[in-house]
Amino acid sequence: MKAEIIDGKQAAERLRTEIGRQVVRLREQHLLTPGLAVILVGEDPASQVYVRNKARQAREASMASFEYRLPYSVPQEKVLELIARLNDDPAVHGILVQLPLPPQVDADRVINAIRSEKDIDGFHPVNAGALATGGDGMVPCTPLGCLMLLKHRLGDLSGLRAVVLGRSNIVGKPMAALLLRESCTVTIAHSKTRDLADECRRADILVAAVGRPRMVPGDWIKPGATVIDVGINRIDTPDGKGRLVGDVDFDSAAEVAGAITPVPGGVGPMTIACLLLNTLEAACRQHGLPVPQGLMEAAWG
Ligand SMILES: NC(=O)C1=CN([C@@H]2O[C@H](COP(=O)(O)OP(=O)(O)OC[C@H]3O[C@@H](n4cnc5c(N)ncnc54)[C@H](OP(=O)(O)O)[C@@H]3O)[C@@H](O)[C@H]2O)C=CC1
Ligand SMILES: Nc1nc(=O)c2c([nH]1)NC[C@@H]1CN(c3ccc(C(=O)N[C@@H](CCC(=O)O)C(=O)O)cc3)C=[N+]21
Ligand SMILES: [Mg+2]
Repeated sequence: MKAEIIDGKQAAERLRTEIGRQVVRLREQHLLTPGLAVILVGEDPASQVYVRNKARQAREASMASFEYRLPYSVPQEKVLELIARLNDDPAVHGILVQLPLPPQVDADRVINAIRSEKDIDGFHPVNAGALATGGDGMVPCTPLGCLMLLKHRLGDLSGLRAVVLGRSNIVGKPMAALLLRESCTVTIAHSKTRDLADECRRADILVAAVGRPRMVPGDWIKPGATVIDVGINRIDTPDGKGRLVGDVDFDSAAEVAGAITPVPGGVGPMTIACLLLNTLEAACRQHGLPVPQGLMEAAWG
């Protein structure tokens, strides 16, 4: 195997330690405890695991964590009422509604209802617009985590060719916007893209966010490229336990790439660390305090 493995689990642990330090400082100097509220609708087992992890890691970083579990059949109005209450709650600085939502609840309505200052997912149109137009709003956690891993590995990204596979509002589009802000030459590929393999082969940076297990083989990758695998796909195994794989075929890709993120242990843990970072940032902004800078550099030089 040729590629360096980008250890997102370790990077995320170090980042969370730095965040925890800043949270303690805020409490000691300003009597402020950043608070994260997570809303989970329904009982999807994977979502329950994520929500539990988010709450635990928030507490480990000395933040306050509030969890709300609503039944799968909850009417949309009840979700909107809860968000209105959290919007006005001074102990809550960040609100996350776990996606996907059941069919009777319109995700766009819900996202629009969150005060943009408390939208730590960065999904609200005000924040998406700020990212697209060069303003400073909340940046979606998964793309932000990917960018941190890229900068950790590559330093300056200016002039590099980046291909983003996937164009969702939560991963692909904000990822492309962030890479453009770093002065990459950005291509967004999707299910209608022609000659997808050739597009990928031009990429110095390849970010895969399609949700198709092991779709990207090693021979789509430029030798030495940096590969960020966002995909989280559960597949069956003969022992019946199942396992997680990414959107990239790790074994063949690692023979060609210069560096690659594993699944699990790559982008996923960085997503949660960035969620905590956004909550810290939101708390500071809501109290007119300066946002701590350089946490990523402090975390891993
Ligand atoms: N690690 C983490 O923290 C996170 C991981 N994820 C994972 O990332 C993956 C993507 O998530 P998300 O963006 O929400 O997914 P979506 O389903 O919303 O979007 C998938 C995108 O991939 C494109 N696509 C699908 N099939 C193909 C194909 N055969 N060839 C080319 N493009 C294709 C779609 O194209 P089109 O638009 O044309 O339909 C779409 O733009 C999932 O595995 C998800 O679980 C998501 C969030 C966080
Ligand atoms: N409003 C909203 N915001 C989100 O950020 C959001 C969401 N909804 N819905 C679902 C997706 C998915 N997502 C993940 C976060 C962490 C891991 C993660 O920590 N993964 C571990 C493995 C976890 C396991 O073993 O299952 C890893 O990759 O190492 C994965 C996926 C956030 N999402
Ligand atoms: Mg989606």
